[in-house]
Amino acid sequence: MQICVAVRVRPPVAVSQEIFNGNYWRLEDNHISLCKSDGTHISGVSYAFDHVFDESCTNARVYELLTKDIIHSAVEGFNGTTFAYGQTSSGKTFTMNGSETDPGIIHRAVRDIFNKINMMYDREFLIRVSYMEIYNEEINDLLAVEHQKLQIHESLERGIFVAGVREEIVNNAEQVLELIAAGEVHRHFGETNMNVRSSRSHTIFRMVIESKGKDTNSLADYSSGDAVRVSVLNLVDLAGSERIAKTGAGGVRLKEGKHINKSLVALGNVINKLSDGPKQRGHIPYRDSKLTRILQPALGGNAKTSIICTIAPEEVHIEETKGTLQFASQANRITNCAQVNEILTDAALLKRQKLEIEELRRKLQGSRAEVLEQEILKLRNEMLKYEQEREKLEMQLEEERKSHKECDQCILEQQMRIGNLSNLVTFPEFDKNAGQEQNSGRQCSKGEFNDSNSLCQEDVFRTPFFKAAPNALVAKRSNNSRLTDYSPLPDTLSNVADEDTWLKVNKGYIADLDSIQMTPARKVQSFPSSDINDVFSIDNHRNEVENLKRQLELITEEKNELKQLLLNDHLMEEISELKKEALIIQEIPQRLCKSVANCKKIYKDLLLTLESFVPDGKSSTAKLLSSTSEIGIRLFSNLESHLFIKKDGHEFFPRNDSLVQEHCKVLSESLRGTITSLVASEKLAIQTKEVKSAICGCDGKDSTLEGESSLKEKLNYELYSIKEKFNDLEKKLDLNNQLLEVYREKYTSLERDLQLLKGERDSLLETISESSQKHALVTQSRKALEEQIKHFNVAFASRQRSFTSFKSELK
Ligand SMILES: Nc1ncnc2c1ncn2[C@@H]1O[C@H](COP(=O)(O)OP(=O)(O)OP(=O)(O)O)[C@@H](O)[C@H]1O
Repeated sequence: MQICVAVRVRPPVAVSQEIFNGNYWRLEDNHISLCKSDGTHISGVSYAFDHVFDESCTNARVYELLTKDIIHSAVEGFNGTTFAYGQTSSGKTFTMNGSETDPGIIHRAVRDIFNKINMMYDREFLIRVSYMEIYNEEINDLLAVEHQKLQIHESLERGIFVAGVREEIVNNAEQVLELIAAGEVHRHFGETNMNVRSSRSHTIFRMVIESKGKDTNSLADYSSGDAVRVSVLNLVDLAGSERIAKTGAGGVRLKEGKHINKSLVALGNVINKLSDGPKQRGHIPYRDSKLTRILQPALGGNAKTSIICTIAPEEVHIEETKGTLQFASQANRITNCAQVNEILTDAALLKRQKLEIEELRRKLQGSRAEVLEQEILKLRNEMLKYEQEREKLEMQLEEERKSHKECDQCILEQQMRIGNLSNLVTFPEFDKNAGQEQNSGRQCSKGEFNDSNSLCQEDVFRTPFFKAAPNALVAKRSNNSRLTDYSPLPDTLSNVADEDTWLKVNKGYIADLDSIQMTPARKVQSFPSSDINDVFSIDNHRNEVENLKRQLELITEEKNELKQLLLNDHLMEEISELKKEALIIQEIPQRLCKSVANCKKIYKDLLLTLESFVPDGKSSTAKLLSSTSEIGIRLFSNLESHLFIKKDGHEFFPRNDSLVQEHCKVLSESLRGTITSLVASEKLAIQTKEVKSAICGCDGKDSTLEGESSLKEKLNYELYSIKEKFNDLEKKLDLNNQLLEVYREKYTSLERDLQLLKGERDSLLETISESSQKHALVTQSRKALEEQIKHFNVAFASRQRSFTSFKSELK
């Protein structure tokens, strides 16, 4: 069918009344021709159109004759386009928009559409409107000013469309007219010499009309093939072509005028090409301008189109009117191929909306599919994050476990050292058990240990005053056995027969995390679970992860502190110093023993010498020697018993020094008694000698008496040297007592250090125990968390399945 073209002559405007010299254009029926001033026709300038409207014609009539059919067709599913074309100030806007007393085509079309729709009881409609302008070859949305410079796209389903333009769904004419009024505010107008309110842009008011039969209201009906009619109605008010000389445009107006003319030339070219007929058409330059691109369906395509060519009656505009009429004449020859647009796909908004409404209804009925889908997506993201966090946590745990093992190893070594030290300085305990140990031969029984490398070989420090506890290793092993306090031994190993072997293999400690490591943490198991709350407890998981992380950080800090503490060289230095002191102390009694042995030897030599001078064992001198010898032997025996030396000479056993002093007193008394008796016997001998000399009258130069005198001198000398030796021994005893005092002080100091070390060790053990407990808690939490993850995964999988089945149901 051909494009419907009408010519409308506007009344002469007031400005031009003065220059209006009568009618040059004669209108007869649907013909318009140019006449001379005398009324004669000018040949060649006569045109015939579908309608020719004179200046008295109203918009109502124009609409009725030119546009109404197109509007009605649009309601029935045909695309329709009506546009006004003409020079500036010829009445295009007046025709399209009208006035208050005579509404224009758009206004009438809108009302007519809704009237028509309201009369079509068998169909339901969905109408959406948009309003845009092409200003300086840019498309702007008049209903949404922020939408500027929109682009034209084309698709199979929607055809040619402006992307991003706002489309308002409307229910009545008033709503549409309000939107148009709002859009008019943003439209570009400008004053020129030709028109005080000249349109500076092409405006396109578009209505998309979708309809379907009212009985097809179910989803099943759509799928059975009932179509939705979708038609597009364009009501276009073009900007007017203008001669710059006439409009006097400059600056912005000049630029606008150029764009307007350029696009109108492109429109003319398209019309010109299309007027050649289908066979001669060739390439149609629709893409030369945005105007022709948007109007493409209306020009030679699937649309019913009508063109109103407005002309100005004034003589001065004859040339422009001629051009308009030529344009109209060409357009009049264009044939379109209009057909009802029936759409079976989801492209129809009405159909989409119907589906959406159905979906919403279903959602409202409780399926909440979209909500669930969003939740699933959200959960999936959360799960991903959680997985990453868990991986990080696992790495931290692995590091923590390593450091824990190192720390335990270190603690074990320190414990061994502390144990050795404790055994070294447990003097009082040993003193109580000394007799028992002596009775048992001071040897370790085979049952207690049989390791040749053990510490029980009593030669670790070689200190006579200290004896390493024979059950040192047993005690150590016992300590290791008690490691359960801070080192969680597996239950299965608590009954291990060969604990040494186990200790060697496991270095004294097996963390429970070893077993955790074997756990397939990421394996999703198909536990039957329908607790949907688990799915939504991701926040709890995160909180737990955070808690675990915090706990791990705390444990890591504690471990670091422990490591620093345990690896502190201070302890080692203390032990080293104690060893040195022990060695020094070790040398003192050795020297003492040597001195006593030397003294004893000298004493014996002396006695032998004296005895050689006294052959007669019954004499008083012999008795004196015997007594002195007895005293000396007892003295050395006491000293030796005080300084007990083992057979191998490596260990000393101190006795109570008060007892020694007592013995010394007794010996001193005994020695004094002997000396007193010797002195008394000497006096007696002198008196006897004096009595004899008085009786015999001798001068005392008897050879026998001389011999006794020299013997006495010798004895006196020997006695004096014994006294000297005795004094030396007493001095050495004092020295020994002083050394013992010094040693006692040192022992007290060592005991203090030991107590400190013990306290330190206890605190370390407590810390380790706490750390182990925390470790166990972390492990437990981690296991619980893994369980929750499993449940979560199961629930998630279940939800996914239900969602998949829901989607398939939807399809
Ligand atoms: N048929 C008509 N009856 C009465 N007045 C009219 C008619 N046509 C146009 N006019 C008046 O003529 C003047 C110019 O008309 P209009 O603005 O519609 O021209 P236009 O073609 O849209 O111009 P432009 O291209 O510059 O926008 C207006 O004042 C308008 O009211």
